[in-house]
Amino acid sequence: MAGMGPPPAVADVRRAVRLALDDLAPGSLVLVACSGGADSLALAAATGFVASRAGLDAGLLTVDHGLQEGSDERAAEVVRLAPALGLVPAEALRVRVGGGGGPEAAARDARYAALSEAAGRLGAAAVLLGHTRDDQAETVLLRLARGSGTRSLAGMPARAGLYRRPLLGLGRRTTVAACEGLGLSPWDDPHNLDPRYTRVRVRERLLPALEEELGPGVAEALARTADLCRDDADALDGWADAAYAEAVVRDPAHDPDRDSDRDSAGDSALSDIGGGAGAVTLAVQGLAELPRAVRLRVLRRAAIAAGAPPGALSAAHVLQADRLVTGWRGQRRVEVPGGVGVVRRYGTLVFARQPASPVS
Ligand SMILES: Nc1ncnc2c1ncn2[C@@H]1O[C@H](COP(=O)(O)OP(=O)(O)OP(=O)(O)O)[C@@H](O)[C@H]1O
Repeated sequence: MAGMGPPPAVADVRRAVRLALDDLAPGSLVLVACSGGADSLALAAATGFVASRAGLDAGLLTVDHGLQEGSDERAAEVVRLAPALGLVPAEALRVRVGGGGGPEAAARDARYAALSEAAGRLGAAAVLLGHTRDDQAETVLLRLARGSGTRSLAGMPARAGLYRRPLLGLGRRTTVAACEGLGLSPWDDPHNLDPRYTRVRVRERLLPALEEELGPGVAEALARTADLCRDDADALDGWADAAYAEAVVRDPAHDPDRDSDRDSAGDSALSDIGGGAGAVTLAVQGLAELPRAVRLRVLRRAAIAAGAPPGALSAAHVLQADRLVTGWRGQRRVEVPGGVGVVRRYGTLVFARQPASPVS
């Protein structure tokens, strides 16, 4: 029986991993973040296989969140399995999960901090995560339901810094089958069935209901939406980068357009509204001509550059700042998070931390 290869699911996972690693120089170290679940276990096995043939070093990291009975023993089991998969070194990372932003977010923050620390310490060129197309679909559905822009609907990227997600094009069914095909028994996290978690309800109830009512292929379609949105978001962000660079006024005091707003306050007010450290000044004229999608991105960027925390800066804040461009009728300072204010003066928008002096 010539050409007897591995089971199709095993081959699919290996192919996906090979593609995700094909730019790494021989001798580079790749680490798999493995919880012991089907997705990351299939990923770990494929990575050990692919790496040895590609001249890469491959290791494994498993995080013990210390949140469930026996989590330390499970982490130790995953570590014990690693050498047989061709993964050396293998480490269990014990983390302390804080309380910020809900239990899921806190566990995730602690996990990524530990993974990044270990990757740095071991000199890894990449850390692989086992997110699949189904995880992507869940993410996109959640974000759609919350009301999101294209960047957010783009879901999880295949690469971000050190992190790579080789399995985004494969369904969970494939990772489960791959484990089966290799005789590996994945660990079933009881949290993955706990309906108190939003993500579990999306996975166990919402997506099956959508498939039931709309027909199969919803997860694939949502993942495709993410890919299309990513292209669009990349294009718009690129345009916004250029527009931002164009709009920034380096030295507001010498801007030739400074007197173009007849309704603005006298010259002396300029020093009161900043131009201090971190302040950002944009010329209004070019902004007004931009498509709204690009202009809102430019305004968002300016607010962040002036010190607004990205996580706290909502679309509503940016829209309010936009009214200073497109609906100008002498408004006062618009407040955005981080104590940053936006004022319109002399044909410019100034984003600054200092409070504006009252305009008479
Ligand atoms: N305990 C763990 N140890 C190591 N890696 C883990 C652990 N938990 C999750 N991961 C990694 O993260 C991937 C996604 O896991 P999961 O979907 O459970 O987490 P998540 O909270 O959705 O992650 P994310 O925050 O990245 O969306 C896994 O495939 C695995 O690569």
